[in-house]
Amino acid sequence: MYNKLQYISQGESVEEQLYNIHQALDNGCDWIQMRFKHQRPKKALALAEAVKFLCEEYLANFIVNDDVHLAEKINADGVHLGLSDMEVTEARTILGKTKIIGATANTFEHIVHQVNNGCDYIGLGPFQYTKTKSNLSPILGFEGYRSIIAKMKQLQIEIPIYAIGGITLEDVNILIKTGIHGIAVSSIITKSDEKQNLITQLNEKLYGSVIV
Ligand SMILES: Cc1ncc(COP(=O)(O)OP(=O)(O)O)c(N)n1
Ligand SMILES: Cc1ncsc1CCOP(=O)(O)O
Ligand SMILES: [Mg+2]
Repeated sequence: MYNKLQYISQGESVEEQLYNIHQALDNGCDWIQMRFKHQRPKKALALAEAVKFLCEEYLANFIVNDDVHLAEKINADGVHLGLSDMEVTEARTILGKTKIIGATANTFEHIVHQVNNGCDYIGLGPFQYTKTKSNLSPILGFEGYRSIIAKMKQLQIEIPIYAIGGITLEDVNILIKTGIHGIAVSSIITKSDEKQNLITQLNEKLYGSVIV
């Protein structure tokens, strides 16, 4: 089963991205999504190669945001694809069965679509407002997760759900109670001055007292 905490990278330059990713790994994150949007292919490749090397050293999962061909080129563990990115079916043809393909959903109907296309997990959000992404879909709040996950249970749709969007440490206990599998976060980790403490607390809340 997938780890419950995914760090989505931030940074304006290759150096800043690498620093943030290294910090996340060093302080206990074992799943990195490299999100470095609107970059020249050479820069994205240079960063992806460096992140791949780091993630191997830390035994962490490494997925690439949006760019299936880049993920294939550097043999990453997978990709995350949104509703306006390549379809999961096409990505699966390119990457094969063994790679992780995560897919975005904002509604129950999106989940059905992405699951039918063969994704491995769903990034369901946004939970609440965040500055990290522009053109946000409608905010779900706790009630949005509760009602969508209840519908999934009714129809016996089983797939790990990751909450995303503006999540803080204080939100995690209630989010977990809605039935999500894990969370994908960017700002709280990137901006924290006490990353080790924060990531330990996030993991404790996500896994209960036993961290595997
Ligand atoms: C885990 C996870 N869930 C959702 C997203 C959002 O993907 P997308 O809608 O394609 O937006 P961008 O991140 O590409 O701006 C995600 N990245 N990760
Ligand atoms: C990529 C993405 N998709 C929906 S919200 C979001 C950003 C999550 O980042 P943060 O944890 O900083 O709100
Ligand atoms: Mg995307």
